[in-house]
This record gives sequence, structure tokens and C-alpha cells, in this order.
Amino acid sequence: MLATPMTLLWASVTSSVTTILLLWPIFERSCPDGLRRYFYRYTSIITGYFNPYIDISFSDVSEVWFKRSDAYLTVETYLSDKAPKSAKRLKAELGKDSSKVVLSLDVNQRVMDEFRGVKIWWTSNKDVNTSRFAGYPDETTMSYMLTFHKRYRDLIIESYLEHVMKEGKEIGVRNRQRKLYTNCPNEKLPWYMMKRSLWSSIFFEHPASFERIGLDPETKQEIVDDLLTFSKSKNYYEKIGKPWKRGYLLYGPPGTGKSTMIAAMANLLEYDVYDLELTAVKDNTELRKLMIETTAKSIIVIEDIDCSLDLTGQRKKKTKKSSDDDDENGIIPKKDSKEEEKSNKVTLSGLLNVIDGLWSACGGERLIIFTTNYVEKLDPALIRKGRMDKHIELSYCSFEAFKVLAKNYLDLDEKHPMFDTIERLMGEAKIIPAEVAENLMPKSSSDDADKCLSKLIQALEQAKEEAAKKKDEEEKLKEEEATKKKNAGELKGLNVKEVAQKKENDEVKVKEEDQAAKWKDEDVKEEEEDQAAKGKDEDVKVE
Ligand SMILES: Nc1ncnc2c1ncn2[C@@H]1O[C@H](COP(=O)(O)OP(=O)(O)OP(=O)(O)O)[C@@H](O)[C@H]1O
Ligand SMILES: [Mg+2]
Repeated sequence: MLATPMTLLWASVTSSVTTILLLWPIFERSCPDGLRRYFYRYTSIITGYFNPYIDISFSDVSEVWFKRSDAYLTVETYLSDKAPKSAKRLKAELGKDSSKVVLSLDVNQRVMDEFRGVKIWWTSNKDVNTSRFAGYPDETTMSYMLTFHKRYRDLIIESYLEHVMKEGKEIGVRNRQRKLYTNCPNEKLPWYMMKRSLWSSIFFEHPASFERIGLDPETKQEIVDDLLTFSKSKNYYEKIGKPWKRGYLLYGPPGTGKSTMIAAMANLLEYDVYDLELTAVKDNTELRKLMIETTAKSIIVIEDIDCSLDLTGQRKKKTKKSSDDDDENGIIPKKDSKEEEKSNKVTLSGLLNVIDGLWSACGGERLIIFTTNYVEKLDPALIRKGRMDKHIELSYCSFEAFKVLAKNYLDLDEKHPMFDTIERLMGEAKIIPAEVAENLMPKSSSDDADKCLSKLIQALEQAKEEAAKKKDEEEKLKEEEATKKKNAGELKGLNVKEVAQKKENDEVKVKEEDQAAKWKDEDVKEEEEDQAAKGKDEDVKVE
């Protein structure tokens, strides 16, 4: 049989490949390092010339020690959504901020993705670099390799990469376990932690929800609508040129559900909570740093804002003189310079700046919430619309709010016979939701709905009595004050001479009264003595 040119070509290719495979280990071992590097470089250039595919590598090595690169982690999160659907070998880990098992691509595995009809491949690689120092372990780096046809270079670089980063971050936020952060004073941290985050955190696991909050249904619905509209308004805020943030002021007496509502808000929107303790913040600069470190999709809370700082004073930092002036006006207590230095340096203007100034724009999608028991104490600049966009008053328990709590605490769906009495009493007495909740909560297995409602009725009656007593006392006090004022007014109406005359008259009157009393005493005494003498004479006569 005659050999065709095709078979001849095939035979020569096979023999060349076999020869290369046989000689390769000898080349690897005997070739000097420099020459080998040259060889690799030029062969990759030559093969790259013919290879129509482009690779982009995402290594886990970052600029910061012990920290994996953000791009690598974002790709990993993005692939954790794709890989389980098609990869043959997966790696299971417990997510860093999550209680869920996260699946990712195992080493040397490949997964295909599609973007606008274009196919893209992701491969997971592990590279071991021999350590340059004897005795040190080899360095292992992980990377994801993105491969695509060079025809789609522009599409991948301009659009696909942005899509991966955006979606990866969104998946990360969705899968994360939400956290409750609090700021700790930096100087109290040990030296090796000084440069780390100013916030410390724990997992946020508050069970509050809007369904369980005792509040009038309309008010509740209004707040929920407001929050949901805000969370979907990214484009709208961009259009009107405002940072994507909203301020809420929650005010009302203690125990009316302000803190509970913040937890319900965080759960509704799936946001993290940053509980900012203003008294622990050193100065305005630290406040700004704290704000920069907060992430999007979060609620920044300052509880009891009226107690946190002296925010009722003027915005400017006070000089000695002006502070004296303020002291005279009773606005700010006077401090000596040392004390002033030690004291908190966060000023009202610093706070206004982070809420509403240029610094407020960092992050986006954030709620800033203030709570207070005394709204009237706050500087109007602090709570004006635009800073605190929505003011919510949480007040004493209404009957509608009570019904929500009764359903929540006692599973009372329908009207109970005792509800009428409770409704009447709630119209006559003020009671905070916290107290209602406390009375409705069964304390032992024998506490049924009737018993709990009776306790509540008792509490309401007591509150009513106390309110009546207080009212009486207040009226009495008012009357006394009115009499005092009247007397003072009478005195004021007279001129100096008349006042002197009145005083003299009063004194004369007092003297006359004293004299009259004295005379009366003397008359009585005389009468008694006469009587005694008369008695004695009669005795003598009888004898
Ligand atoms: N409106 C409400 N609905 C349901 N539970 C409530 C409500 N108000 C208060 N509570 C209950 O009372 C307790 C205290 O409420 P919360 O801490 O939210 O009050 P607050 O207004 O923040 O008080 P403070 O002003 O003292 O901080 C909570 O445990 C909560 O269960
Ligand atoms: Mg509170």
C-alpha cells in the first residue's frame, strides 16, 4: 500500500510530538534558569499570536497583608451563584459573615457563563510559588481565570466585568448575616488594633417586625411605605441630585417603642445597624472617619440625641468669652480650659456636616435616625426637614395599638369581653406600650388571657387615679402661684409712698391685733382671779 501525503504528514507530526515529550524532562532539568525563562516567554508569545482567546486573571493577593483581594472575593461570590448549577466539583465553606454554607468552584474546575449571548469561561487555579527563604513554607496563591474570545474584548472589558462586580456585591449583601456595629473609643484599643476599624460588631439578630409593633395601623403603613419607597429610589435620588439617604426623628416618652422600631426598620430593609455613641467620639474628625467606614444598606442610629451632647447651643466653637455669655443665659455650663480640653469635642456643626454636608454622600442607601424623649430640647437646625426628613411621634398606647399587642402577646384575634372596659380606660388614662406589653405577658403557666387582661385593667385604673391626683396637685399649685402673682401684682400697682403707707398700716394692724389679743388674755386672767377670790370669800363665809 502506497503512503499518501496525509499519512506521511500525520506520521511526522506524531514522531515530533513523541520526541518533544521524551526530551522535555531532560530540557527541564538541564536547561539553565535564564534560558528556560526566555524559552517560555517566546513560546507563549508565539502561541499567543495564534491563540484567539484572551485570559484575565483575578489573584487573591492584595496590597494589604493577610487580606484577600476584593476583586477575587467578589468574583468568588459571583461564581458561588453560577458554579452550583454546572460545575462538576465544588468546594463547600461556611461564609465569613453568614451562617449558610457557601459553594464555590474547586481548584482546576471550569464553569461557563453567558453574557448577552457571548460565552465566557471561568477557571479556578492554585499556584504554588517556591519560597525564596530556606525553611519558609511555599507560598500558595489562588486565582480565577476569565477566558473569552478576542472578538468580544470590548464587551467583556467595558460591560461584563462591571456586571460581575455589581452582581457579586449584591449577592454578597443578600447572603451576608447582618451586623450591629458600635463605635469604641480609639485610645482605649490596644496599640496593635489602633489602625483597625473604629467600629466593632456582633451579628444583628433582633426579632422585631412591623407586624408586631403596637401602633395605629395607618401610621404603621405610612412608615413602611416611606421606607420601601426610599429603598427603591436609587435612580430618583440620582435624578434630583441628592445623596441617597433619609433622616428619621423618633420622639416620644420612654418605653413607647423607639428602639424597637429601629430594629423593625433594619429587618424590613435588611440593613445593618450602626449604633453611634456620640459621647465616645473624640472630635469631629473621628466622627467623619466613623461615617466613612459605614457601608451602604445601613441605618446609623444616635439614641437619646438630647443627652448625647450639648447640641442646644450655637453652632460655632465657643471662645472663652462667648462661653461665659452662654453660661449667663443658662445654655452651657462653664468649664475651665483643662476640663474643656478633656470634654467631648464633637460640635453641632460637625454633626450637621456628617448628616447633611459633603461627607453625608459617601456610601449611599443609608438611614440616619435620631431618638429623643424631649424633642423640644433639640436645636431646630438639627431636626429641620432635609436633615431629619420624617418626624415620627411614638406616644402612649391607643386602643388600636393595644389590639396589636393583644394579638401578639395573647393570640387574641377577636374581641374579648374585657376589651370594652380597656377601650374606655385607655381614653381616660395614659399608659406606655411597654407597660401594656409587660401586663399582657403571661408570667406563669396558669396566667391565661383573662388574668393578663385583668392585670392590665388594674394598671389602667391605677394610672387613671395617679393622673387625677397629679391633676389636683397641679391645680393646687397653679392656684397658689396665681395668689402669689396677684399679691405681687397688687404691690406692683402701688407707688412707693403707697407701699410704705400700706406697710405701715399693715404693721399697725398687726400691732393692734397683738394688743387686742393681749388685752383679751389679761381680761381672761383678771376674770379668773376675781372668780378665784370670790370662791375664797364664800368659803370663809361658810366657815
Ligand atoms: N409600640 C410598641 N409595640 C410593641 N412593643 C413595644 C412598644 N413600645 C414598647 N414596647 C416594648 O417595650 C420595651 C421597651 O421598648 P423600647 O426600648 O423600644 O422603648 P423606647 O421608646 O426606645 O424607650 P427609651 O426612650 O427609654 O429608650 C420593648 O421590649 C418592647 O417590647
Ligand atoms: Mg430606646
